Amino acid sequence: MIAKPAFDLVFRNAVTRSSAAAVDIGIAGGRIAAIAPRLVCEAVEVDLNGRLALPGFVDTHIHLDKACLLGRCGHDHASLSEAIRAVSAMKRDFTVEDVYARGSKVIERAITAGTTRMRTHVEIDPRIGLRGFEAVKALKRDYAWALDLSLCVFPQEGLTNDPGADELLVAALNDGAEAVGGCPYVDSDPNAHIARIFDVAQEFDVDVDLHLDFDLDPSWWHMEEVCRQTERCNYHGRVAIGHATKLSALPPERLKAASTRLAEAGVAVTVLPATDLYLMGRDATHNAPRGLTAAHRLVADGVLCSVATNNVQNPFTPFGDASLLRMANLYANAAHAGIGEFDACLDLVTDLPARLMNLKDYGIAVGNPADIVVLDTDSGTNAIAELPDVLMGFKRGRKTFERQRPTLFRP
Ligand SMILES: O=c1cc[nH]c(=O)[nH]1
Repeated sequence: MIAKPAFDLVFRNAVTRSSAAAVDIGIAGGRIAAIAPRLVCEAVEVDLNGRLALPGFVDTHIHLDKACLLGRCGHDHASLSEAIRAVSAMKRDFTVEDVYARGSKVIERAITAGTTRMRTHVEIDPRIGLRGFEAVKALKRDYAWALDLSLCVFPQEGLTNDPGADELLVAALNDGAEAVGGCPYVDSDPNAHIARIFDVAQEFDVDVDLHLDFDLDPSWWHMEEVCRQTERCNYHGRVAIGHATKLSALPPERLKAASTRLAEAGVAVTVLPATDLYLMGRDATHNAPRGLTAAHRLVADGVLCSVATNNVQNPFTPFGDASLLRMANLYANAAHAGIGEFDACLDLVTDLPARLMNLKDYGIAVGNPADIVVLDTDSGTNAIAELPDVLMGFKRGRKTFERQRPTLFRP
């Protein structure tokens, strides 16, 4: 007698993005153990009935430490510098408990919206000290059952111009931060800021993820310096720049040259639609530029890109529900993506951000952790078009949430 394979759980009739027809997915020990058209096995069964299974959304750029601040500051900030100033004033009063409470609210929204991996940027400077970092470290520990949280520390208010920021950054990296970021455009010496971030990254062997080129004037930028430092440090594939809205202001031939440069240096771009659309082009009285870099077109030119959440309900962005599916839909809409490009827009919140974060075990494939979320639709294209409900999620084979389909009460 041939023994039936034993799984802890089997998903029946799952549509995945790589299978032409529905498949069964067998889970054992928290990992994907088998994928086949029909698994004959003994296991708890979840029948997806032809619904789309994804390995979860990957958010490469969110700010948990300064989320959900609107009740505290009203909202009359109309520029990037006003937003930075407003948070700067508030963060002196942030406590570990306060950052934890606001961050957990956003993480729980993200989990139930299908996010399974996330990189949060955390401000480190003499005003907040390491309190924000302590809080997100606790969030990482307490939500590990549902989401892998990675911490990228950065000096939001400058490095060379902010005495004490460097030492605190190094302290956070000594205490487990997994990536280092920066914000050269606020520094009195942007190139020194960039060089120091790369030196620190090399010293701690961590990836770099910068806030960069966040305006619509393409007559100057820091992108070339970042590419140069990436090459100097041999950091191809380990560097990302967030916003890069200047790219949206380039005519096609200059954009092509910029994408060739980014691709050859191995520098990735993260587009943050909610904030980019909200903060850019505000001084225009009509025909306002949207300031949104067309990530899916850069991908077609060989640049690794992601679309991410950035800020949630704070002076940088007064909206937000931490749903990356909604963000990809917003992106597709604002970037004039055609229906034939919707799948590429879904890539921007799934496979591509996983590559940007150098995650080696992401995807619905045998051997990977059983991170699976189920969407109430049947294809990647329809996921972007319909904004379906995310019905349930699993982390390492354990169910983390479930959403009931709405019931209509007909008369
Ligand atoms: O959009 C932005 C820019 C800088 N810092 C942020 O937190 N958000």
